Amino acid sequence: MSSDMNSSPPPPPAVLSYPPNYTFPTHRLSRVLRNPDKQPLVLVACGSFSPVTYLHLRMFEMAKDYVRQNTDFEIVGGYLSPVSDQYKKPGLLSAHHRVNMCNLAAEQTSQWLMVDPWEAFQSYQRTAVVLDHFEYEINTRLGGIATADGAEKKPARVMLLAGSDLIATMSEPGVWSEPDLDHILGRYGVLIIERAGADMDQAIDSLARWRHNIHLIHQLVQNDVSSTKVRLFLRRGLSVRYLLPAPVVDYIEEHGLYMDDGPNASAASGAVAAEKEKGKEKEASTSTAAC
Ligand SMILES: Nc1ncnc2c1ncn2[C@@H]1O[C@H](COP(=O)(O)OP(=O)(O)OP(=O)(O)O)[C@@H](O)[C@H]1O
Ligand SMILES: NC(=O)c1ccc[n+]([C@@H]2O[C@H](COP(=O)(O)O)[C@@H](O)[C@H]2O)c1
Repeated sequence: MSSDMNSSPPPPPAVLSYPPNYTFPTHRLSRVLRNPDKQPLVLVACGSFSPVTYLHLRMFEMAKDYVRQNTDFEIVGGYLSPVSDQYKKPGLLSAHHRVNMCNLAAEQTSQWLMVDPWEAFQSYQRTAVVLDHFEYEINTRLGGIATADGAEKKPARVMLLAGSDLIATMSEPGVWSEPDLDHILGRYGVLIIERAGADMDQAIDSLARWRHNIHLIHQLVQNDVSSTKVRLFLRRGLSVRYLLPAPVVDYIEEHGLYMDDGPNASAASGAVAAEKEKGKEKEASTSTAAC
């Protein structure tokens, strides 16, 4: 796609609302494609990140290997997009702290990851809308990604990066709307990272019509770190070092985070989420008791 450099980009679609003083982070976005035969790809991981763990970061590295070995895409950017406080999931710390921790993790342990605070600092935004926001910022506002000779700009493909547990919820009634699933999986696509306890084949069983846009990435090293377990360890005064990047552990200690159940632990944030959290805690609790 070529862009007219002299005209200003069209305004964002009305569905996109903006937090105050927001700027889209581009400091690590590759604006030039290394291989002109490839299609630029931007990875977006949506989630709570309460707190961000090494496994969240590892998802991007696994995706990078997969994309290089199996596709015609070239990754030009990777973004963590922490969910809004209005998601009200049990254990969800304030967006302020979650975004700070994600920033520490991205800036201090990676050369290419970025954190986009767009959804964190405003009302709850559905994942389909979050992906539209990336599409607008990268392909409409920035005009896409330039080829090395600067002759043209190619539109980047935006793709969701998610664990198989999140994808499994796409088959649960009432969690995702059909038009949103079609928008996310039909238009953008998803890279799914295998997660212990969430069978990948089962997770995509009912998503067969979008199979061409669904990429499955198997774990080669089993690791079932979750934010729930980390929160549980912290409440019990156990060490979380080497489960999270060191600057994030230091930040948690410095601010005394996750010492109690937190404001949303028993709030009416939705019985399903609360039940799920209880289940996860029970599971995590059993495994720590066994240690
Ligand atoms: N160990 C893991 N393996 C694969 N995917 C993971 C892993 N941990 C998190 N993810 C994925 O990262 C994304 C963001 O996850 P989220 O912030 O909800 O972390 P979580 O550990 O599942 O949190 P919680 O324990 O609070 O539910 C989701 O797509 C989730 O599937
Ligand atoms: N309908 C939707 O758009 C929808 C449904 C469920 C979860 N999600 C997203 O998936 C992520 C889930 O994160 P958790 O795994 O922490 O619950 C969040 O970013 C949330 O916004 C989106």
